[in-house]
Amino acid sequence: MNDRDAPLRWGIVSTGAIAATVVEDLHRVTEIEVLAVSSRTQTRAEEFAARHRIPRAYADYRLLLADPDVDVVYIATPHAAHHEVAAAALLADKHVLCEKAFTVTAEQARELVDLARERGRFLMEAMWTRFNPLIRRLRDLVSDGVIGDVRTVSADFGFAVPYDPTARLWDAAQGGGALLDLGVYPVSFAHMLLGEPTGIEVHGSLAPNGVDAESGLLLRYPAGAHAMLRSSLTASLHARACVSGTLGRVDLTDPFFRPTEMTVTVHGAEPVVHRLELDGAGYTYQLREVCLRVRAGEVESPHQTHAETVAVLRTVGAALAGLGARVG
Ligand SMILES: NC(=O)C1=CN([C@@H]2O[C@H](COP(=O)(O)OP(=O)(O)OC[C@H]3O[C@@H](n4cnc5c(N)ncnc54)[C@H](OP(=O)(O)O)[C@@H]3O)[C@@H](O)[C@H]2O)C=CC1
Ligand SMILES: O=C1CO[C@H](CO)[C@@H](O)[C@@H]1O
Repeated sequence: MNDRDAPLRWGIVSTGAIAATVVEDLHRVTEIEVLAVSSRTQTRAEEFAARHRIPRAYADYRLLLADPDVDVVYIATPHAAHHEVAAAALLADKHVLCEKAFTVTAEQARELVDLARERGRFLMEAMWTRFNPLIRRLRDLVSDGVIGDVRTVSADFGFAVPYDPTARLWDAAQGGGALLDLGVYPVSFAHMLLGEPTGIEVHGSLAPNGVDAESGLLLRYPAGAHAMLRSSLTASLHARACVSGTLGRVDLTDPFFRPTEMTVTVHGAEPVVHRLELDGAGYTYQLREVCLRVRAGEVESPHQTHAETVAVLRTVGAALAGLGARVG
């Protein structure tokens, strides 16, 4: 086996909920060896390592970054810690996959992108939806003109979480609020199909600590095209999405950010249903993409570009400003 065929060695920063799910998908990908995990305590790192078959456990992410055998770092801390950890990882010459919301502000995202390009390291927001095979097919059929010109996109994601200002989803210090955690999926979906909006209207409410609790967004595009997006931590919403064009429409079942069924209805024809049997929990597609791009020496993925990550956070930031929400 030459170096190009050797598995890429990954380190995971965090022992939280999503890290525990994604680690099992990491184990499913043959190009990956899960080498290390870090926590803020040695005990949690060792427990996670033992539970998920990881040979090295560190009590601080800086120790993981100092491990010369780690090639790629997966960052799964709360959003507010993403910028610090990702910057340190890039400075340690690691490739980085960083959870959504990539950072708390567009400015922070821009800084990371500049750093990755300067260091010649791969960097990507873990917007796993983009790599789901049904979403790839949706993009292809839209660009092939199957549903004509896209005029409107709708997408929602929300569930009721009891208010607790110390919990990750509500805590301002951890980047809490509905838009950064949940709304980032509908916003990214609209950007994927229509690009960055020319204007935004927003209506919603704030939690007692000032983070956004719920909102409806109307993204405006040239010639009347638009997206209607909702996110909520106070009410349960269907997580469905619909893309409507002049010749037909595409419906994605709940949850649209990890679809397993997509219906394409072209005017005058019978609806066509596309189904997907998920590989693992659905994260493997993005993990393979990271390996592919790292091996090719690329700094970004064409399916989730740096520019799009920054633009999505600009839209989220404009919506938060429109709501008067507290950020961080
Ligand atoms: N792609 C997806 O489907 C999902 C993505 N996410 C994203 O993943 C991230 C984490 O979410 P989730 O796993 O639910 O959160 P959790 O609170 O469950 O886990 C976060 C972990 O990060 C570590 N941590 C906490 N605070 C800090 C800090 N200040 N600095 C460094 N590490 C810290 C902790 O691990 P330790 O105590 O060991 O240090 C903690 O367990 C969020 O950005 C979220 O948006 C979340 C769910 C699903
Ligand atoms: O990204 C996410 C996907 O879904 C989860 C809930 O089902 C969210 O909490 C999360 O942040």
